[in-house]
Amino acid sequence: MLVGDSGVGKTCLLVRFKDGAFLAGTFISTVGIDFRNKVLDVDGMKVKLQIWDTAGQERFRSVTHAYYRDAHALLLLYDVTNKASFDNIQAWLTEIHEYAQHDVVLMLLGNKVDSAQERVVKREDGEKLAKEYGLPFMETSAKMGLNVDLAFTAIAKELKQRSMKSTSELHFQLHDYVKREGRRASCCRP
Ligand SMILES: Nc1nc2c(ncn2[C@@H]2O[C@H](COP(=O)(O)OP(=O)(O)OP(=O)(O)O)[C@@H](O)[C@H]2O)c(=O)[nH]1
Repeated sequence: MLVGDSGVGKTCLLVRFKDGAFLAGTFISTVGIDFRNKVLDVDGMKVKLQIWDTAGQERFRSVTHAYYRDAHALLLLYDVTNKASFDNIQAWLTEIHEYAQHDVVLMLLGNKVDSAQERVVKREDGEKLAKEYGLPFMETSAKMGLNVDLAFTAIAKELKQRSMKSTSELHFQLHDYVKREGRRASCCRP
């Protein structure tokens, strides 16, 4: 499930992952909730991801709350060009702790890193916040496709392995994977 403030790029991230395209132009805010499926090949096994795209707008919050409980993984997004969306991450985490399963897979993503001129949230700030909460972290660009497949693949790998092994061992592996693979992507760093 994709969560985060309105306009951070949740729908665009999903469309980029699903169709390899970027929705340029007018911003059409999600109403309520929507979903798309994508089948991934993870180490020789087919993993079907059902990805729920939520509305970031406050007025739909009660709709989204109902879906947290059934989510196996959450991608929590902020927009690196929007400080408020970053400041709201703590409120999102409070909500997640209240409504989601205690062992939900959670990853923090700073989106829109292609907009280097407009950036107001430094990469280090995202890293620091993620570290504080023990979350894997990546910067992404739905526009350029940076780290999009990687984020979803990391989640799929984690979920696949969780279904087969113990949770504690895998939590470490997800961090490790994201750190290692995320370092390779450097195209949009200022
Ligand atoms: N430059 C840039 N713009 C982006 C990126 N991702 C999304 N956008 C733009 O940000 C705006 C919002 O994108 P959406 O994906 O609709 O945002 P959302 O988080 O789904 O918003 P809600 O549905 O209201 O919760 C659109 O105008 C997109 O074109 C990105 O990676 N880079």
